[in-house]
Amino acid sequence: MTSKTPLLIGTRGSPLALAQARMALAALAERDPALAEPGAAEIRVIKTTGDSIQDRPLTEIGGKGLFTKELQEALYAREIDIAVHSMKDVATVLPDGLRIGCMLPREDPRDVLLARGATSLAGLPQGAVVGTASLRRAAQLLALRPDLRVVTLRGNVQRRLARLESGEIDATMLAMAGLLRLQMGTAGGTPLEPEEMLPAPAQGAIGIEHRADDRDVAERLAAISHAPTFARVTTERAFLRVLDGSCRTPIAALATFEGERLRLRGLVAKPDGSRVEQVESWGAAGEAQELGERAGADVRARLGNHYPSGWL
Ligand SMILES: NCc1[nH]cc(CCC(=O)O)c1CC(=O)O
Repeated sequence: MTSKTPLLIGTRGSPLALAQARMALAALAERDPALAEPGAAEIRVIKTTGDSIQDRPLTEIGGKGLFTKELQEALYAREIDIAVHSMKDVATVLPDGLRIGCMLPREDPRDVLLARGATSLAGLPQGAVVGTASLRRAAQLLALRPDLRVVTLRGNVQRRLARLESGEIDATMLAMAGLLRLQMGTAGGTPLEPEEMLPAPAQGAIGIEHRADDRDVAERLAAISHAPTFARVTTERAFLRVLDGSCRTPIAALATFEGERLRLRGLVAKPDGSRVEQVESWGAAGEAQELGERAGADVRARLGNHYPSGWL
């Protein structure tokens, strides 16, 4: 399967995004070694809105797909053939004509706690300042430790670590997957178990998006897609889709395989951590989407008519 024109791979320009784009290319080239030849594939960096605005919380900038919109436009415009995404950043409803053709094997989905002098949430000093821009992390943190002070902290891994180093914040949390892919190990931090800090839906998963009518690319992607990851992420995203009133709602979800069965743990919280609704639900591998939808509907019913508008 050789192609005369290069396969154009779109990605954001952050070190993590570039590492993920290279992983995607490596996976494709493992199946079709011709892609490793010079000129057979090209990684193109596309700047997204989320990359341009670094000084404000994403919830304030508003809108979904801040890290994906420009990549999707480049797909439509045929400037790229595939777009490599952190699935965590991909809106639950895809634009017409685009689809996720593959997911790479998932990395560790947990969050890592990085703190000066503490290795657990319980071990953080009274009133410690925690930097995060994630409503999900902040809400779960405050539910456990209402004494902590959460301040908004965005930016790439290096920037966040520098704030910790300088003493501006006492702790922060990052996705373990990002650290591992940047070859940083756990960066001196401690992974948090899902019981304590449930990850974001799709955390640790890389997805590849393409034009639905591009048969050659669809075939390449289907051949390398990791089915267990696809099922888990499909479950988590279905849960999110049913529940997501806006991106201002803290929502977490993690699906895992326990033998042949899919287990979904999910939660919705108030941003200040004063209420946390949890759900656990099981299903067959073949009904990933139904499992997520069922669990989402279950939580929605419990939250009642006030969700999401009267919830915040
Ligand atoms: N919110 C941005 C983002 N999107 C994906 C990752 C990490 C990689 C992943 O979850 O696959 C991160 C950084 C972080 O949350 O620490």
